[in-house]
Amino acid sequence: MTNTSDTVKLRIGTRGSPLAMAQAHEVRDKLAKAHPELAAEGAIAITVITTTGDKILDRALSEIGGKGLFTKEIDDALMGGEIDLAVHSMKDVPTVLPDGMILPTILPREDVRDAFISLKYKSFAEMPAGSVIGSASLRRQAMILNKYPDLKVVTFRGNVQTRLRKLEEGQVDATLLAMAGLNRLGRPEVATAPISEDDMLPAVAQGAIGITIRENDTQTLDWLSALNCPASAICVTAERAALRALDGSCRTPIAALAEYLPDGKMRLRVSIVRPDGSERLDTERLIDKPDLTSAATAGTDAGNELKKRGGPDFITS
Ligand SMILES: NCc1[nH]cc(CCC(=O)O)c1CC(=O)O
Repeated sequence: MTNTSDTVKLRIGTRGSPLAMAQAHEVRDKLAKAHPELAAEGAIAITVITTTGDKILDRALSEIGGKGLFTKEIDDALMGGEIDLAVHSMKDVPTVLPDGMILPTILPREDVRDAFISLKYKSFAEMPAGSVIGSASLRRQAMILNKYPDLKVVTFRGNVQTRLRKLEEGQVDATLLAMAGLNRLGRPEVATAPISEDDMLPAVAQGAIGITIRENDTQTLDWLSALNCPASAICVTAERAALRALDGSCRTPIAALAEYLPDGKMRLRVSIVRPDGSERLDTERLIDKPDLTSAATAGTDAGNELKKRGGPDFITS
């Protein structure tokens, strides 16, 4: 047996889901490739941490409530020194980080779109009135009801395998998952078709992976510097600033997407939808010279605009 305390130089914390593990392995491999001192067998350890979101599988996340359902226990392990960095789907990371924690790294972003998955239909447009779509995401539920008021949505959680089984059993006629997750799991064929972001605006930071560390950990910060994707970080910053301004409770469906245009400018789109789909508010910002500062300013501004237009009733309903 190897004496791990001698050989381990860096400890990565992650959730144990297949997607989370794939993301942690991606980070481990990139670090090993960038730094010879981390390339030796066993130099990077991966610690699996179970979060509240992993334990509660029978309810919609919005019903459990609270922020950081997929991050709290990992944050505690990081700040307690049990791990040195944590790999997260940025979609699950609250906009305000715990004291003493920083987010220095965003990996190159994957496909931002949602995937439509059905054994019977090719798209929402083909589905007859009354067809049932399973999703645990309030944003997806609200967006579907907003565009297709004749469809039905039911709460539906589970990993890819569980969802496919439920589709086969006919419990629902279709479900949705992030394309990014399917791609990272090596299962893009599970998607019947990606849904254009014009038809369904993605969740804030969908498809982005972020890495958190302790703010005083200069060694890990140094190792990570090679992994950050500045363009992805700027997009995620704009979207998260909008989310933070909206102060979204889990019950307010919010969607946002920042993307580079061919001319180098950035377009940020933000939407809020009533959970029953009855009303949707959209706004947009064009950022001439996108950087972390201009992205944050534009996101905050867009979020504040929607907050004002929606009023307290919209934001908490
Ligand atoms: N809350 C679960 C979650 N967090 C991140 C992803 C997908 C991967 C990503 O957006 O990076 C998923 C599953 C899904 O929405 O299908």
